[in-house]
Amino acid sequence: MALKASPIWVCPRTPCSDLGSSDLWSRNSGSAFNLRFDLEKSRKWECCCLAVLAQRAITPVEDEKPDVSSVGPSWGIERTQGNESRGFHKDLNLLPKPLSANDLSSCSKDGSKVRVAYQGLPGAYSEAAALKAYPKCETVPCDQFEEAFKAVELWLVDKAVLPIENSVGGSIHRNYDLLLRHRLNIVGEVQLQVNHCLLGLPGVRMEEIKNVLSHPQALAQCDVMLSNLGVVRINTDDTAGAAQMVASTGLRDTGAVASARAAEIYGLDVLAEKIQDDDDNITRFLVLAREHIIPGTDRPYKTSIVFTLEEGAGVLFKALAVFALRDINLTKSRPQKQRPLRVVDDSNEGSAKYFDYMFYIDFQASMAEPRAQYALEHLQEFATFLRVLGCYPMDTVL
Ligand SMILES: O=C(O)C(=O)C[C@]1(C(=O)O)C=C[C@@H](O)C=C1
Repeated sequence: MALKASPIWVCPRTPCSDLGSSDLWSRNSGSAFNLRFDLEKSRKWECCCLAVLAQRAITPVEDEKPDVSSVGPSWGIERTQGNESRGFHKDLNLLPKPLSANDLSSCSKDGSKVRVAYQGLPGAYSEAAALKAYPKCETVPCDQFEEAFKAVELWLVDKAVLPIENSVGGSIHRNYDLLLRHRLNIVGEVQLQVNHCLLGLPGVRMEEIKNVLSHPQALAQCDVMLSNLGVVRINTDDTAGAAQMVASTGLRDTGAVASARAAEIYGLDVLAEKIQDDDDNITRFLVLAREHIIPGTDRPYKTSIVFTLEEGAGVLFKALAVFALRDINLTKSRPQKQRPLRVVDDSNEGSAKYFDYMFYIDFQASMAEPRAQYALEHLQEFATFLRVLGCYPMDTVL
């Protein structure tokens, strides 16, 4: 004998993956009810469909058509006579699919559903970094770094991947500033081997090149080669943008420093490869997201923080000692003179703060480790400002 569920209100919307019970939705095709719905499970899955309010779990095995005569305000469920269900009078598949918890945390392991913003055009190194982090992601080009931050904040994309430092050129100051101005979390890092090429229009010879366009970091990374060529350097927003400009202007005396992939995309010739001064030209990118990740200890983690100190002799020594005492390796530390800088503080509102020096530190430990927690507690005793920018798995594969 089947238990009767009454009243049962069901979500008016199309199949909700969170429910885990496609049976619940079988009525969409007009077939019989088969409600094997487990209220406990629905709580666990935290379904976003508010409408699922089954008062009892039922298992009508033999009787596949529970009594729906008392179904409440109907969202497409027709009141029926007796046990007869005539199904929906509307095709509920046409209704928009509700966002589920899965959609919000957005992703399968390979990143197939993730939208990732980066600064530049297709073929930029930042795009390659995004694809390294999420091989099947949808990459979303942005004009400037700040647009990539905003795209995440406005939920237009799930993540942003932005360069933060290069082994030759050093820190990318703009992104350090933006990290403070915005409230995104660092959830990952990507180390990318950057091999620059000199690109030109098809058929052009290297000797014909008089001007070279590229991102200032890329031009700086190829200083020796460009000095030897004696060319005029012209800054662009990104390397792929430089390649696109060469292609679209059609200037035979103008080249671009960019990737081999950019050459392919914009139909240019590679005039010279690996033109960077240092063979080991590595750029480190940060992956930013609205939510932070739960730190683990299953693999090497890094934590990035920023803090300020009172003026005074020995205070920086004291600050660094909180890590040294606990045998925590610093992978990067960077003082930056800032005055003034608008910082988003813990109240989550932008407020003007006037700091002399901001100290950025990356240390090799997870916030899940007591030694990291104690170190920060210790630092907090005398830091005038402290923010954890993120704790994330280290990228150990080049
Ligand atoms: O212009 C690009 O292709 C970028 O991705 C930017 C950028 C940078 O900002 O450092 C990234 C990697 C290279 O170091 C050169 C340029």
